[in-house]
Amino acid sequence: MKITKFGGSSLANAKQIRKVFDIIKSDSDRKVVVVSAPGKRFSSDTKITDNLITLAKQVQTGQDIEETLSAIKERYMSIIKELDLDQKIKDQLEKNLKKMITASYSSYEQLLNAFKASGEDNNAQLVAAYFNENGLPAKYVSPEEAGLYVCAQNGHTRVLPETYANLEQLSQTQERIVFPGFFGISKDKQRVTFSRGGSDITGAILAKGLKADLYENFTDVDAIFAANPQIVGQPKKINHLTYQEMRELSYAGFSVLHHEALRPAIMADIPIRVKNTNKPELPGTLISKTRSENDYHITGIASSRGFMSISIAKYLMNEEVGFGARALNIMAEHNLSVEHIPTGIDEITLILRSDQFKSAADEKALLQELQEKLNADKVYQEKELALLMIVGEGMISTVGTAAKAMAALAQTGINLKMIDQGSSEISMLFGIAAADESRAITALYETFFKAEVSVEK
Ligand SMILES: Nc1ncnc2c1ncn2[C@@H]1O[C@H](COP(=O)(O)OP(=O)(O)O)[C@@H](O)[C@H]1O
Ligand SMILES: N[C@@H](CC(=O)OP(=O)(O)O)C(=O)O
Repeated sequence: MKITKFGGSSLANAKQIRKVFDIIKSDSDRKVVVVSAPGKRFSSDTKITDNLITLAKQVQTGQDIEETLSAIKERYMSIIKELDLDQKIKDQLEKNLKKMITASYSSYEQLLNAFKASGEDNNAQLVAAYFNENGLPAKYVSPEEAGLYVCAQNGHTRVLPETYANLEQLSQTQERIVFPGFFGISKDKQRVTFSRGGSDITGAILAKGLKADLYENFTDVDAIFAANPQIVGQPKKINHLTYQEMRELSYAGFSVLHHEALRPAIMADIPIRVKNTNKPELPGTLISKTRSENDYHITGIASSRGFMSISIAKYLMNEEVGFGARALNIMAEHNLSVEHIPTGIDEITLILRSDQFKSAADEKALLQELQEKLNADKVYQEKELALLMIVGEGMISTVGTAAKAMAALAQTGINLKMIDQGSSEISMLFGIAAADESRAITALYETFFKAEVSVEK
């Protein structure tokens, strides 16, 4: 049995939904379909999820909602019209939207979650109606009905363990199941969304709960590429990569698959195949526990912006017992998550996401506190950083990857602000100025993929 997830680009209009229908109909193993909300139809278009976020803000601040609400309704209604669906689904979605707007919410967070979740929830009902009207028996199943429980902790939504046993019951369903991605329900029966792109996580949770043989993730690219295709023109396709390689690459910027979607798949050892809805005949990319060797010792090069560093310098820091722990304690007291910690003998650097700070005043207060409480010689920050990550299981057995990467970056005139190699040795991380991101990715791609093997696989 397969769990098959379609991203927003695969469900953006009636034409795409017809393709989804054909893909599901062509394989009786495709029992569970996870859907995102309608995404962009063209590059300057707005995703339904973004419209819903705008709508939530307008409701909260008492602004006029007419234009935004009409845009959301219009997206669904034009799809319904083009697919020539029954009046019943039109009435149902209108009723759902009205209920969402008029319901009372105990907090803005609850309202925002309910609004965002409605994007996938309404789409799942629409897709199920289309399947049924075209002779493919389908049942819309909500996270409430299935018992997909989650909890929100420090802004992160996590699945609760009992979910997996609850989901197992779904295997008794005769029809195809159409399940909305992106959200679960809390123990007090409120809808809670995952972070952006989180329908990928729903697909992985269902795959584990239903003990699927394969988790298919349909999107708008032929495969996962060795570098972001928006930065490198026609990058090499990756045929096969390991869970761990994908986990690192998606964390570091390969947005094609959410990095939190890997854990349920790893726990249950369910392979994932990323495929193109527009060319389903192509093999796409397989992600599994192990893979056979390929010609490149690097699998992919990813990058992600939005980081900053805070460096704390103190003479003889290396001899001061508990210095690092005290620095991290202060960060924890400010509820700040630190993602990397490169150190020197007299200096420790904390790398974190910049969007964790609410204001410049909060940042200043933190630096001052670190300086005073740690009795540091100097505390300074650097903003607008990007992290580059080179990933590949082949790095374990290959000498000189760091030297090669650093030479390529130096020749391009890129200043390295930080270097970090994970203990697993399958990834290497470089901190650079965000403005250098594209040039750095291009230079590394040329070095590792163009120079290394002349014949493309
Ligand atoms: N290394 C990569 N390989 C393939 N796609 C990538 C990569 N890095 C970033 N992307 C982007 O991910 C996009 C697909 O992810 P996403 O927009 O979330 O799709 P969906 O709407 O199907 O969920 C692609 O269109 C591509 O621009
Ligand atoms: N619709 C949500 C969840 C999601 O996963 O979407 P997509 O599959 O289009 O990335 C978002 O935009 O974040």
